Amino acid sequence: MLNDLLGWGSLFSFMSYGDAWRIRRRAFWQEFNAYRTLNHRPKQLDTSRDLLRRLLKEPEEFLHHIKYTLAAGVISVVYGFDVKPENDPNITRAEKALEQLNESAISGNFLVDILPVLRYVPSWMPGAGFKSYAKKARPETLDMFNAPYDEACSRIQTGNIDPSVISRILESGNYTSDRCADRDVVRDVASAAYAGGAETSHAVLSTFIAAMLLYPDVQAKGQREIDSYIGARLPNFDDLPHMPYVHAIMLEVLRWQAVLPLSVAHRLTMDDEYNGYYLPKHSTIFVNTWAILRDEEYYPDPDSFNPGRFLKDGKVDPKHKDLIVNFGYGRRTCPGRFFAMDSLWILLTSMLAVFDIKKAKNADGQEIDPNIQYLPGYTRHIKPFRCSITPRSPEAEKLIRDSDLM
Ligand code: HEM
Repeated sequence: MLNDLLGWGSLFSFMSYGDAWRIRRRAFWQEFNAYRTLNHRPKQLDTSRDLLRRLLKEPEEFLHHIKYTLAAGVISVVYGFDVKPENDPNITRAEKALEQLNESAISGNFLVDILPVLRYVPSWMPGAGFKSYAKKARPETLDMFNAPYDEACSRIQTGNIDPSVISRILESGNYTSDRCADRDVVRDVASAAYAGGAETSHAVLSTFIAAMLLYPDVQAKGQREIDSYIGARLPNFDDLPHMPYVHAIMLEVLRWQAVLPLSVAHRLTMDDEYNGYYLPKHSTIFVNTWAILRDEEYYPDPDSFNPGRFLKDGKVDPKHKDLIVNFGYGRRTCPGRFFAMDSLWILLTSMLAVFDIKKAKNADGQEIDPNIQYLPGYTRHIKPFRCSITPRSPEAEKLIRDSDLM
């Protein structure tokens, strides 16, 4: 359903292992490996400052601003242009397409995933409702891939664009925009970065807000570390190695509510055996990341939010540094993980530095106890909830206001 009928087949995350996947993965990795990811930090820093200003202005819309700013940030890195401050069509259409992806990625939601032969039945037949769903959804998916790419290409022609992932790939000379097959590679790399990056990171950051709300002591400890190391300025990437507790907060957010609890399904390319179970070729395998990250042997009292579990002798325990299972397995491991960790770190550290996250109050001034729940779906998204986000001091407010002068 996902690949063939909804049009997600050109996203290399969903491609079978083979040449088409390899070419795209290699081109992607050239832009997002640990070293090249450093190039993206200035834009990630801009995104973090943009989010602070938005939260200052409309704190009650925090979920929207997190989502919008992250999407805008990825577009700027990948395609090289700035979106409109609100209601940008690139973001609106991507949100819609990603919502549909989340619905249809749950195995069993559509009968055609279980009985592929159904794709040949006429659309009027009972059970063929997936066809009208696909008819509507497919153009939206394809638009999400094509429209920002086409816009970036026409801006490249006029020079009205920043250097970006796609401009660098095109300049590398390995792919040229006038060769159709190459055009597809560059477009697919860009859309994989957008689909992978915007969707997952905002889910993690929303969970961060919920965790700070539920665990005020953790929030205060993180803020003390920031205050003592950074003092009266906004964080930047040079600070990253110097604040182990804040780093551990990020790792605990990733562990506590795994954003892809069943990772991304893999298909066996040959017969296999696991713990005495025979697994035939072509079986679909889901890895239970959720359970791995709640294994009491490694994470005692796994339901509680405890960043301290990642520290050893006052430093981040190297064995946990990138919490790799969150990012998948084997040769398909998430190639955007370095970018993702940088992005999450600068965003959550900046928020902690200047804002207090507290319980919201009702009309009578009484605090509302947070009711944190998650929506069903393949990616774990939080249900909208209320909280109060206020500057920690007049100085903090000034830092935020002045941040667009830098
Ligand atoms: C916290 C954020 C993120 C999490 C938890 C995450 C997690 C994952 C997981 C579990 C997979 C599947 C791996 C597998 O099949 O074993 C994956 C694949 C992928 N991710 Fe991420 N990801 C995140 C952020 C990002 C970002 C920011 C990007 C882009 C810049 C990205 C791009 C991709 C791509 C392109 C794939 C497909 C790889 C392939 O099939 O070869 N991800 N990610």
